[in-house]
Amino acid sequence: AAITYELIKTCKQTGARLGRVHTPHGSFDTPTFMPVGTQATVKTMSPEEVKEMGAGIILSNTYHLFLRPGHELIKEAGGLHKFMNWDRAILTDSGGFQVFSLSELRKITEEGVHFRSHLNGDKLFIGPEKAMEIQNALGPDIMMAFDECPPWPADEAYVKQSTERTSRWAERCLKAHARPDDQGLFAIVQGGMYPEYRKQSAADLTSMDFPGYAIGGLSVGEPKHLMYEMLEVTTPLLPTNKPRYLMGVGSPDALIEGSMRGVDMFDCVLPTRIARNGTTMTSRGRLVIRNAAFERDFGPLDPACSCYTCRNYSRAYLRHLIKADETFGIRLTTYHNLYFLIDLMRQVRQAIAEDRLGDFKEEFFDRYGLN
Ligand SMILES: CC#C[C@H]1NC(N)=Nc2cc3[nH]c(NC)nc3cc21
Ligand SMILES: [Zn+2]
Repeated sequence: AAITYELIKTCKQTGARLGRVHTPHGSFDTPTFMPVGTQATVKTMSPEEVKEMGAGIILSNTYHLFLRPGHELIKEAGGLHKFMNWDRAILTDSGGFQVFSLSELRKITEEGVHFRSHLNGDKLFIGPEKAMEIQNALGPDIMMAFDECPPWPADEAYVKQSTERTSRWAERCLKAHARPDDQGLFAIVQGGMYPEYRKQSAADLTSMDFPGYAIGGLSVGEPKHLMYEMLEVTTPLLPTNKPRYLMGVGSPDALIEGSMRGVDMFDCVLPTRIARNGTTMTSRGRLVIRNAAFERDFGPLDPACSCYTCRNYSRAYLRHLIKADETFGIRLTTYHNLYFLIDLMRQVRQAIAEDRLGDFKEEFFDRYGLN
């Protein structure tokens, strides 16, 4: 099989797991944070820098690459790994969520979704088979099934209908899966904020035996306690010998809380997105580098961080670059933010190994200002 999961141990203090995921482009330890490279680049970072900070897998997007430059072009280039010069693992999202969050939605049918390109208004269509064709051409190690993404909030009847459709679409994705030995296909559990539909979705999808399962429909604007409640309903229904991937999460607290509830993989645009306006995550909480307080602060961004940015530049210099709109400033804050989350997950794995993730959470929350 293209993707296998090795469960190393379960934390005695929480429901967290220590594991390893093996892919055709190398293995990575879990729980893990996946940097997002939506348009075939982790914004402003070189592949060497993403490797240096310790990322074993990055995420890219079917929707964006289908619209531009096109999946056939990338296939001609030798696939996404070759195109972007990244030789470790890649996971691509299937486009369902991006169609709903980016394009002027036209129509959802049993066949798939008809929509207009958010770039030039072209009338386009993606359904399960098309999403599999695109991901087959891009060549990621992990592909996501094409799901119907209900907005939040959505009424119960709508969630029921779309969850059942997502199960039917998952089956169609399995049938359209051309290269199961080279690419793993993860199903996406839906069900909104309704435990009964979460259970139904998990039952439908685990009966089809996928190499991994994503939990979708969360981090869509709901309160965090609701996200955690849905995790508590869903992860116990997923097989223990397969990876669980919580889509679109997240912030440092959510990464720790999600790990405690048995999630193995996370992705989020937060670290790269907030870096662009100079907002950074540090061991002592968020730090907005534009703040006048840092004008003459010649110390490191985060004294507790050993990343390239924190070892070589001061807060005063970073503040100057961001205020001067210098691209190098965004590169330095991006590097640090990504490193911060990747290193956080390293500490989470260490805590699981020592059966003290609950204690680590309290220590981290105290320092970060979350308690
Ligand atoms: C409804 C639904 C759903 C999920 N389906 C797919 N394919 N991708 C996702 C990406 C996400 N990003 C965030 N938050 C930033 N939530 C997400 C949820 C999904
Ligand atoms: Zn740093």
